[in-house]
Parts: sequence; structure tokens; C-alpha cells
Amino acid sequence: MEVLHSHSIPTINFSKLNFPKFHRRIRRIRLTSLKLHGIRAEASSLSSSPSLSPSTAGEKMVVELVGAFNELTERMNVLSKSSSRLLFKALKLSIPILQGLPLSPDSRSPLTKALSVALLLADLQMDAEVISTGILRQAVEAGVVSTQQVRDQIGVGTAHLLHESLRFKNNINLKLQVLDDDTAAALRKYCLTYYDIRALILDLAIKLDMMRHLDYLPRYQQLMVSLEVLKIHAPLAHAVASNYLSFELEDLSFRHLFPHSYLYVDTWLRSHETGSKPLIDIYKERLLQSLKSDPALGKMVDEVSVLGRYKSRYSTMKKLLKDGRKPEAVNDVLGLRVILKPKSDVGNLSEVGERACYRTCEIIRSLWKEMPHRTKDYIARPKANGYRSLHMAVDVSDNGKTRPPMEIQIRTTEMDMLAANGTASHSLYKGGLTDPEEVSQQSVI
Ligand SMILES: Nc1nc2c(ncn2[C@@H]2O[C@H](COP(=O)(O)OP(=O)(O)OP(=O)(O)O)[C@@H](O)[C@H]2O)c(=O)[nH]1
Ligand SMILES: Nc1ncnc2c1ncn2[C@@H]1O[C@H](COP(=O)(O)OP(=O)(O)OP(=O)(O)O)[C@@H](O)[C@H]1O
Repeated sequence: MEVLHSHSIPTINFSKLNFPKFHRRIRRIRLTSLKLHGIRAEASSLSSSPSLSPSTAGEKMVVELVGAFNELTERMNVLSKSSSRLLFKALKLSIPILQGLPLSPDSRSPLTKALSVALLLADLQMDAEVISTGILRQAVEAGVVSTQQVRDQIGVGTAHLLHESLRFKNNINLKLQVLDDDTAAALRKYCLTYYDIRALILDLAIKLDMMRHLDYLPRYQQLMVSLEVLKIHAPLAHAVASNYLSFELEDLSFRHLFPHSYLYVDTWLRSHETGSKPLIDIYKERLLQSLKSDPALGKMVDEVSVLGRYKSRYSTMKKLLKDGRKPEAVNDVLGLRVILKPKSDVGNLSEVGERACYRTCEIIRSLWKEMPHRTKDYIARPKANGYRSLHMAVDVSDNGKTRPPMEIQIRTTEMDMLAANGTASHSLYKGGLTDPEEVSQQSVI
């Protein structure tokens, strides 16, 4: 790989830079901690510089590059040699170009925007090709880099994904003239079946980044964008099973569209939080410890996991509106899900799994007060779509402090597979797909 020479880098107005997080990291750069596979040659040119306060534009550019590279790779759980090379090449091409562009209408620099999208994608554990495309798209959309250049300098795979993501964006914009329920559902289905799913996730990340910085737009445009996100992008995020994206997309658009309702739900939810640790994490740990230390359960299962989530403000509001109930009557503002992997050597696997679910229910009753009439046994009586799980709601109020109700779903790994990818999948239940065959295609992708 060629070495970065500072004289090959154009002079840039660095005073326009605006990404403090990276600057903080740059000061702390430790070359030994860099995950730079095969690109130490470039990086070591930095270490040979007498101080870490670079003086020339070229040196500063290298520091920016290493800082961004470091920040991204630290968030990626899997990083091969070829991935790190790809990411490095994309950053090397984009950073000097993006730094030279004027500020965007939302007052951020195009480089800041590109890097926030890239960080989002890295947090979602997307591969290096998607993250690189996320960075390059800013430069391509600004008209300063062409797809051909990306193909020649970065690679065919990245150029193809870039092309696909632009096609996705343009088609969505074209088709977004009418936003009634049927058109929105048809459009979501089209998106899910027609495109490389990674292009879709890239677009969702860009949308989330945009939603986080919507305040600069006139109010009517904020409403238009929010409505589109609520109808198309948030359900798409549900369909590709990204809670991380769907939760925030829903809540940001809800906040713009219905500020008073948002404030009402938000204030109610915040009023229950205490201290620095979120309540849901406290309950999750408590339950996990109790389940792991139960000898009877230990004889039936090899593994126990507990997932926790807050209901989004939007999803909470929908429940309030559905039947006019009060916030405290929404069962699942706090939600835990217990997933049990039954032992294969103590009897019939599904029977052992079911017994383990009922044992878990008893343990939960010993921890918290079960709320009457809220328990649903979809193990004994599966839903028509095949969904199986044991649901209960518990009152976690203590010492006179009231808390929102907490729903606990208990299931085996087999039941969970069906709820995630099968006929009872959440994508069918909530994400806008209608055909189970499509769900299994999505999960393969
Ligand atoms: N994947 C999947 N999840 C489901 C399905 N049915 C229910 N769930 C999950 O279970 C939760 C509670 O469902 P139920 O106990 O049936 O309650 P509900 O009637 O939907 O609503 P409330 O009683 O108002 O909470 C839902 O919010 C989903 O998270 C299904 O068919 N597929
Ligand atoms: N008790 C729970 N524990 C952990 N995750 C949950 C729980 N309930 C729902 N989830 C997950 O949280 C995400 C958001 O779900 P959300 O609360 O918005 O809707 P829902 O509970 O599925 O449906 P509804 O609003 O119709 O009750 C989904 O991925 C869902 O699988």
C-alpha cells in the first residue's frame, strides 16, 4: 500500500473543522493501540513527528485520518485486514475533499456529517464496505467525487453499494408523493424486497443523522420529513430488526409532529428514573442473577439470557390512543425478555424448555408482584401465527415509589427463532412485511 505523503494533500481551511470528539481522541492517540493492519507505515510517520500538535495542513490531515480510523475501528467488533484497508482508503480519499467543502445548511461540516453516519453504522456493526460507502456518499452527493472514482480508487463492491444506495434514495423520493397507509405499506414492501438490504440500512442511518439535526429547517419541512420517517423509515427499521434505529426514528419524528404529546409521555417516563443507572438495567441484572442461581432451573437449561428495552415514546403514545388508557396502564413501558436454552440430555427438548419457562415464571413471582389478569400463556395456547411465549406483567414499585409496569416475556431459543424470523416474526407483526417467505429471505441477508 502506498504511503501517505503530506505534500500530496491539498491545503485546507482547518478552522472550519467541527468535530470535537475526534479532536479529543486525536490528542490521546496511542499508536500501539491502533488496529492498523498493514498500514503502520503511514501511521508511524506520525509517531516520528516530535509532538502530537501537527503544524502543516498535511500533518493535520493525517492526524484527522488516524483519529477517525481509530474511533471507527474501536466500535467494530470484527475487523479483518482487508476491512481495515478499505476503511482507511475511503477515509484517505474523503477527508481532504470533505474538509474543503462549505458548511451544510444545518451548519455542520460535510466531514462531521459523513463521520457521524459512519459512527452510527459502526455501532450497528455494519461491515467496512457499508461504513466506507456512508463516508463516500457525502462526497459523491456534493458532486466532488464520482462513482467511477470510487470504483477505481476504492473498489467495485463499494462503488456498487454506493450506486445501490443512491438508487434507493432517488426512488424513494420519487415515490413519496402520496403517504396514505396503503401506499406507504406498498413502498416499504418494495424497499425490503428490491434492494441490497445494506443500502437500506445505510439510508436509515443517514435519515437518523438528519433527524437528529432537523431544527434548522422551517417548521413545515420538519413536519414533512417527520411524517415520511414515521410512515416509511421507522417501520423499515423494525422490519430489518434494528431496535436501535427504529426507536430513535420513531421518537424524533413523534417529537416534531406532536410536541405536546411527546412532552407528556416523556415527562411521565422521566419522572420514574432515579440515579444514573437506567431502571431497566437494574431489573435486568436482578432477574438474571436470580435465574442463574436457581438450582431447579439450572438442571433444565444450558444458558439463560435476559434482554431489556424501554418502549419508545411513540409506541407508548400509540397504546394510550388505542383504547384511551392512562400511561400507568401500558404494560410494557419497561420490558424484559428471558430466553432459555434447554438441556438436550434431560428429556424431550421442547418439554424441558416449556417446564423451564414455567419455573422462570415462579422465580419472577418470588421477586416482584404479578399484576392480575395480565398473564398470557401463549405456550399452552399459541397464537394463530404460531407465536409462543409466556407473558406476564409485574409491579416493580418499592418503598412507596411507584414505577411503570414491567412486561416479562419468557421463551425458549426455539420459540424465539419463530418470533424473530418465522411466521410470527416481528417484521410481519409490526414492520410492514406480509409474506413469511420474505421474512426468511431478510433474515438470511
Ligand atoms: N414477534 C411477535 N411478537 C409478538 C406477537 N404477539 C405479541 N408479541 C409481543 O408480545 C407483546 C405483548 O403482546 P400481548 O401480551 O398479546 O399484548 P397485547 O394485547 O398486544 O397488548 P397489551 O395487553 O395492551 O400489552 C407485544 O407487544 C409484542 O412485543 C407476535 O405474533 N409476534
Ligand atoms: N418485554 C420485552 N422485552 C424485550 N424486548 C421487547 C419486549 N417487548 C417488545 N420488545 C421488543 O421491542 C421492540 C419494540 O417493540 P414495541 O414495544 O414498540 O412494540 P411491541 O411491544 O412489539 O408491540 P405493541 O406496541 O403492539 O405492544 C421490538 O423489537 C420488540 O420485539
